[in-house]
Amino acid sequence: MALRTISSQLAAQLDKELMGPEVGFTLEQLMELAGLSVAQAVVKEFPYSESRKSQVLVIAGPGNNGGDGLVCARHLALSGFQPVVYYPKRTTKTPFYAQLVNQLEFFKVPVLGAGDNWAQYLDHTKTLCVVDAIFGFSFKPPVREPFGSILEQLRHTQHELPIVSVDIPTGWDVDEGPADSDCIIPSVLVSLTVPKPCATKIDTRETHHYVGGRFIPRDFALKYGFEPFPYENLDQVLRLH
Ligand SMILES: NC(=O)C1=CN([C@@H]2O[C@H](COP(=O)(O)OP(=O)(O)OC[C@H]3O[C@@H](n4cnc5c(N)ncnc54)[C@H](OP(=O)(O)O)[C@@H]3O)[C@@H](O)[C@H]2O)[C@H](O)CC1
Ligand SMILES: [K+]
Repeated sequence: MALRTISSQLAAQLDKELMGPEVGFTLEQLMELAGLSVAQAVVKEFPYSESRKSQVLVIAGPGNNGGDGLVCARHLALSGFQPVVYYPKRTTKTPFYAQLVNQLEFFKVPVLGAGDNWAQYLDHTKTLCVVDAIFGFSFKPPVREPFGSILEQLRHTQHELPIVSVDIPTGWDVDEGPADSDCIIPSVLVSLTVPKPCATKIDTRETHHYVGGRFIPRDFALKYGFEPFPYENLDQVLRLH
């Protein structure tokens, strides 16, 4: 069956409606569910075991994709993993992001900033995977620094250190897919609410694809032109392929 997708423009409109006056979700609610979904995908792909490494590097960007990453790190800590967050460009637009960082400190999760030696965690003998929560559906190429250099480093380690991308593989055009051969290739993609067109460009032999962000009813999905996804029980993610 063809993959159900919606464009970046429609995804932004869907988000706006969910958080608009009629539906009334808050960003905080949706982000909590989005971050929980990503954590659940990580747990499904790399089950926690006391006898193996459990360090996860979460790289958080300046927008809501980054916020999903901050939430994901907290849920990973709750699940026994040892997340380390690299958050080089902190958002001061709302106090909410600072609260998410406080919560991570409450869980004793290290949050590194610009100038810290984050690259030491790109060591596959110690780190299980990298969560790419840098940019989501509002990314507009070309990538600006410091994120270009970060992506370059991830490209060098991705064959040994798998990347789990949140919603969009960072650096890919949301509607067109990988802009050039220098783009990162995630081992796992967790599309939120519904995949965006770039998800049709993944090679399913190298990237496992999940959908998560389970927060809309059937009629709302149909209004935006896609069939709802058949999640099981209270699962927050569904593996598509
Ligand atoms: N319904 C849902 O599925 C939900 C999804 N969520 C997540 O939210 C993101 C979309 O979040 P948004 O804040 O709109 O945008 P991004 O996080 O993708 O990126 C915005 C920031 O990125 C900067 N940016 C954009 N392009 C570049 C670039 N080329 N180089 C450097 N920086 C860039 C941008 O900066 P500006 O200066 O351009 O403003 C922003 O700071 C979605 O994908 C999901 O992951 C929500 O959690 C809730 C529900
Ligand atoms: K991402």
